[in-house]
Amino acid sequence: MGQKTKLSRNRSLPIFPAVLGASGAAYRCEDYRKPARAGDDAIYAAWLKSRTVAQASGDHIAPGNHRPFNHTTAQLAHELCKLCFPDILGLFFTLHPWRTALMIILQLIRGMFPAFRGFSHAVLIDELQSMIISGNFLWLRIARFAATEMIRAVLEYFIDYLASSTENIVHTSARFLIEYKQIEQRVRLDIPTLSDPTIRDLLHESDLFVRSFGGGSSFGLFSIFDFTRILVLTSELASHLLMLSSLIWTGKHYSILILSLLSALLPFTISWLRNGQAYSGDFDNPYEVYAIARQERMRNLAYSDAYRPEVLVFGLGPWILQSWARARRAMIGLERRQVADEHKLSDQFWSYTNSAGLFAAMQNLPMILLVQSSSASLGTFTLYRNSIQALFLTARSLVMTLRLAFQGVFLMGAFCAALHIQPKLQPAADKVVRYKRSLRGMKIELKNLSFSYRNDREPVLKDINLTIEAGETLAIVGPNGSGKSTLANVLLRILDYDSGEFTVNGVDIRKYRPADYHSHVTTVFQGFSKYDGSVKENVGMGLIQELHNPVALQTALHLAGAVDFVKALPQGVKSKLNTGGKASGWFHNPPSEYVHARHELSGGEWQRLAISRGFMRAHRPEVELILLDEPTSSLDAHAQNSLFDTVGKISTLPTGERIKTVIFITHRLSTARRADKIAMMERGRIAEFGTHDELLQQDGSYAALYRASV
Ligand SMILES: Nc1ncnc2c1ncn2[C@@H]1O[C@H](COP(=O)(O)OP(=O)(O)OP(=O)(O)O)[C@@H](O)[C@H]1O
Repeated sequence: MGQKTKLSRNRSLPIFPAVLGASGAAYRCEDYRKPARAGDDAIYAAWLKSRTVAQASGDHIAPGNHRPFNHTTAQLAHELCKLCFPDILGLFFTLHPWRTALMIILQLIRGMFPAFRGFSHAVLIDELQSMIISGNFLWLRIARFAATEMIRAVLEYFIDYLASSTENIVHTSARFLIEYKQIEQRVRLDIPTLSDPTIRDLLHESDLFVRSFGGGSSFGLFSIFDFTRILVLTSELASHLLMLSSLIWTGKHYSILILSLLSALLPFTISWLRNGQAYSGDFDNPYEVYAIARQERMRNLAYSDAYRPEVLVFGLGPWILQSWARARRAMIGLERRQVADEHKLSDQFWSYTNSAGLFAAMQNLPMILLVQSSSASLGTFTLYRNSIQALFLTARSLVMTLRLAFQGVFLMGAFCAALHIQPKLQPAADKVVRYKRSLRGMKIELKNLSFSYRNDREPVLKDINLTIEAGETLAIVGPNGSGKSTLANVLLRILDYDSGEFTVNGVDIRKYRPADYHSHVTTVFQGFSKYDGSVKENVGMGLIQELHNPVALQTALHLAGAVDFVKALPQGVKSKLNTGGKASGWFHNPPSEYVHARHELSGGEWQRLAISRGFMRAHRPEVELILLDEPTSSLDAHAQNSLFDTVGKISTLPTGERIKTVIFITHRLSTARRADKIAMMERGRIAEFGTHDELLQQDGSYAALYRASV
């Protein structure tokens, strides 16, 4: 379904024409099916290398931490800029071509304002000086100068306003687009891809990049829009330099200019060098990373309502508090160490703040030389002095911005690389086969199939050999932890397998697009989700295109035996439900009015809603497999029988012909005997396989379990 989703036209957001309008086709969800470009791998490789070079030990730095500035990282940053910048800028240009161009031009013009302002003031001072010396005050001339000044100020204000509003519009739509891309990137990734630790780190840094769009350099991050600040600062620096060189234009005076520049840049250079060498505000050793993670985990345990019952029952409060305090103290220790480092630096003689007076005095030296060797006016001196100071401050801001930008480039690299991650379960475009329907249910064959969650662990599924004929009903039973749910997830194509064969209707499952395959199955998970929303949403999520179809909703509720309790709720299917966990959209706990407006359900009622969700699509002809993982664990015996009767009816034509394959996992062996075949799992293997009677005759584990249960 995700692949077919298109963004609907949204008329209330006129600032996103290219994204949401007719020409926005370029941003449809199916975009990600485009083949990977050659550069995509290079972006990922450069990003990955930047994380390794940052640590001498060869370990990776924690996501979000600063890369040191050295030759290798500079080269990698350069490569990432080359590969990503055209794409990112291209995105903005696609949104607002002329506004983006205007934004860049206006930023360049904006940067020239300070130098022009200084020049204009200098002319005014000279004029006043000559009037004071001559004693001849021409009010008309003064008025003309005042008017010119005012026009300049109004013009500056207007350009400033235009630049800010243009930037604002581009920024708002760019932020929308970037967030849109982030969500698009996330919903298309499957579980095996998301469980790869490197991919998780990549997505973490990609998220930091997206967060940096939230407003300037929030969270201490560099926003892509700070790149426009680099433009302003560069043009400001250039205009000051131009101004200074026009003041001192002979060869002799150039040596004064160079002396001036050196004296202006000296404090900043020393401060930067020392900062660069002595202080890095990162937490990048494993212990620090562990402390941060533990602190967050404990905070989450303390805040989240989802854990509250177990926290209370098991008396976890003191332990959470102690663990959080230990991790927090460790963090405070680290922060203090960093602050101490900063203070040590600021005590240094060469530190900029304490020696500003000395450097200011040094900057006067070239001016004295200038006075001696020219007939400069008072305005010229003022302009010269101000330009030197401004040059120093601008250069300082520019280098600080560039240092931040340097880190921002790696986050941008992560974002670009994340856009092109190929989901692990997605077959290569040239290998894709469309789902082959059997019309009598799904035929599934597993041969020597093995699976482990981690390569370094013992397989959870070992040498599974299983054939389920089209239209058959299979019960999977076995002790806790024997691998039943894992097998279900492999069958549902949520997890991949490591070795062996898995065919569906005679076709290798790896050739089907997961989304295509999923449109032919329905399921009820053992750990089903409770959605923070209404009954209607909780059920309708099973077939989202029928969410607003009351007949489809009522049928699904009826099949799951959920009609009566839903009717009893004050707003029926529109009643909002209390999930018990942290409701989305609230940072800590939602306000009490919000909670009280929601309705509590029992465990069995929630399970019936999960079953209704599965039934939203179960009866549809294209659905060929119904897989139920412990669907009746919270239901009474009567409800359990009625559920399996319903599944039987849905999967059989009135003529008695089977049209759907049914697999269910259960601990209740009285239910299992209803199936055509039973697979008894033990320690990741299918230990016994056959009909109920055959297994009883074998007198093995199943027979023992059955005897114990009756
Ligand atoms: N996401 C996971 N990551 C790592 N290991 C897992 C994961 N899920 C399950 N396991 C491990 O796989 C093994 C099989 O778990 P599984 O949930 O498949 O068993 P089960 O037979 O369904 O158990 P139960 O009857 O309790 O539901 C267990 O040892 C479990 O610890």
